[in-house]
Amino acid sequence: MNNPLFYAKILLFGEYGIIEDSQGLTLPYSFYKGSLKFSDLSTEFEKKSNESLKKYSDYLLNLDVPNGFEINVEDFQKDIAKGLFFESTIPQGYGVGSSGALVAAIFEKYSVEKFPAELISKDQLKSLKVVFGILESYFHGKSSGIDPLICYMNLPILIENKESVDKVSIPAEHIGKGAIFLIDSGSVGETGPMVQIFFEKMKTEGFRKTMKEEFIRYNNACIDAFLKKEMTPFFKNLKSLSVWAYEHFKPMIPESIYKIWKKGLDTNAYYLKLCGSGGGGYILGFTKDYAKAEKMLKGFDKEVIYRF
Ligand SMILES: Nc1ncnc2c1ncn2[C@@H]1O[C@H](COP(=O)(O)OP(=O)(O)O)[C@@H](O)[C@H]1O
Ligand SMILES: C[C@@](O)(CCOP(=O)(O)O)CC(=O)O
Repeated sequence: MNNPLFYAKILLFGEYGIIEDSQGLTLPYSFYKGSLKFSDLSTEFEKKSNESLKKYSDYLLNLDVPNGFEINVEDFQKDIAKGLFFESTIPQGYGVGSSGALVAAIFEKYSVEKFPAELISKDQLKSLKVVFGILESYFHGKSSGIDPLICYMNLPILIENKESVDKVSIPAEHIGKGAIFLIDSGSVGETGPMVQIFFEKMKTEGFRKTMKEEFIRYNNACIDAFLKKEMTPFFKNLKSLSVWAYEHFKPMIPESIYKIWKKGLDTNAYYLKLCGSGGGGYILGFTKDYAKAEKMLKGFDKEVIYRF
């Protein structure tokens, strides 16, 4: 039996801001994917994945989920005993949603009631986000639920505020000189501790003020300009966002990336920002001239995710 594929995701804008009610924009990233499968668990990966599903299923057994969104944990555990695992190329701890894809896959297969993605209303999206938040919190503490949601829907999602999300269409790709790309920082990051650092910073009034008045303003302006394809205000706000993060999100920027982050700001050849919670994993880059940025970033592993 073939199970559906679930893709990685990229939170293009909104990291940390969405905790504080900013907008966010997230896209499926089909380069990496995962699917639930059965095997004889002969490889290390399969064995480890199966064991991790077993632990997760024990957590689900005692979990209260809102009415109408129950999961058939008994069937899930029977399948785990028969060799179920999550075959996935999505790197773990890289900010591209490996646990989100897993949660979406499990919900799709084992939810008692079925919710075909193409029939989901805006109200149902809201409820599903809450359910997915509860299901995913096992993996890294409090979760907004947005990762499993985007993965489940397999569509770009605009986070309008804390409560409200909607499907959104992003401008069609066009093979020009510009690009959005990922840079591999070379190390794994962990969402939990990074979010903790953020909340520590939020205890300071000065940080709260600049977060609200500057970060969120640049973040929302980037989303707005990107969706309207207005590249001049887009890059202006991206630069402000990148400068702001260089000053205020230092602990979230992997050390291997500091120098090139600053180089982008000094030369205006490209701008970097966090991709999810940071601390490791991928960093996002934006440039009007990828050929030039690529040369300046020699030695770093990069993947282009969108051309314009
Ligand atoms: N293929 C897989 N099989 C089983 N569990 C997985 C798999 N991929 C991810 N996970 C679970 O998701 C966790 C990683 O999630 P998380 O720390 O939120 O990072 P990410 O940013 O990649 O989502 C892993 O520790 C593991 O428990
Ligand atoms: C940092 C945060 O705002 C974005 C999620 O980060 P990540 O994609 O799980 O690394 C946390 C959250 O809102 O759940």
